[in-house]
Amino acid sequence: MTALSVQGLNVVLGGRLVLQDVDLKLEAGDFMGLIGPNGAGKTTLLRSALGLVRRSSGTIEVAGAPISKMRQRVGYVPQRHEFAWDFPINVADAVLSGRVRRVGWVRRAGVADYRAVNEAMARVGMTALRDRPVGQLSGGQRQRVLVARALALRPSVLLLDEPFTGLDMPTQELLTDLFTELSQEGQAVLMTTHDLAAAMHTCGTLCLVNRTVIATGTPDALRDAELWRAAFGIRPGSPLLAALGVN
Ligand SMILES: Nc1ncnc2c1ncn2[C@@H]1O[C@H](COP(=O)(O)OP(=O)(O)OP(=O)(O)O)[C@@H](O)[C@H]1O
Repeated sequence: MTALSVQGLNVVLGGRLVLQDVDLKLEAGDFMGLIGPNGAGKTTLLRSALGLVRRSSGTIEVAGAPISKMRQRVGYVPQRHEFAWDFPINVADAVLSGRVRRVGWVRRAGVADYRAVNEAMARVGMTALRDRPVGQLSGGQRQRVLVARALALRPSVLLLDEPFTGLDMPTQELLTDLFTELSQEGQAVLMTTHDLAAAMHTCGTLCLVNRTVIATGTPDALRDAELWRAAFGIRPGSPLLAALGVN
């Protein structure tokens, strides 16, 4: 099943064309890395898939229906600094806050909501810390809370915005394993990252973007240096290309 379909997306921000004719498709179980330089439009693309960005043109569908009707089916893990960690709530309540788009601000959370929250916390290994104020968590624990918060929605597609930034190797490995497992269970995962080597290693597909999609394919299919130069504007013979094993 197609979890996310973006077609002919154009986005103008501050008078500039930030995304141009973007096409992207994620099937259930895909783990796609969204790769591109700073300012390429990766976050804008994720926010568009959340229905938060005004489109100049193009369509976005989640599980076969327009995004306007499917916002509650998109799980979003923002960059860690975007969450208000000084807000006086504990882990369980932070995860529950991810259900707001389903629960609404008016209705009280019910049994299904608490079940989803408990499952999501267990999934990321945070059950034992459920009563801990979020302000007291380490960076890795915070990242796991954000993932649980997105999973609590039981999303059709999980969007991850640079989830590894500032995390140590064991935590990166733990999260990579979690994202891989989720995709193997059928969860569609779209992740932006600047860790190109890790993306080459772990993602089933990569999408190279720089305002528009330069190329999409398996890491093996993207070993043409020209594609990476087009995406990143780097010089021929750059050590980055060698490090990535592209030629
Ligand atoms: N609200 C806004 N108003 C005007 N311009 C914006 C706005 N948000 C983003 N932009 C611009 O859109 C472009 C794409 O930004 P975006 O954050 O999507 O890039 P990115 O690929 O996620 O970058 P990074 O890797 O640095 O996070 C940038 O040039 C940015 O300055």
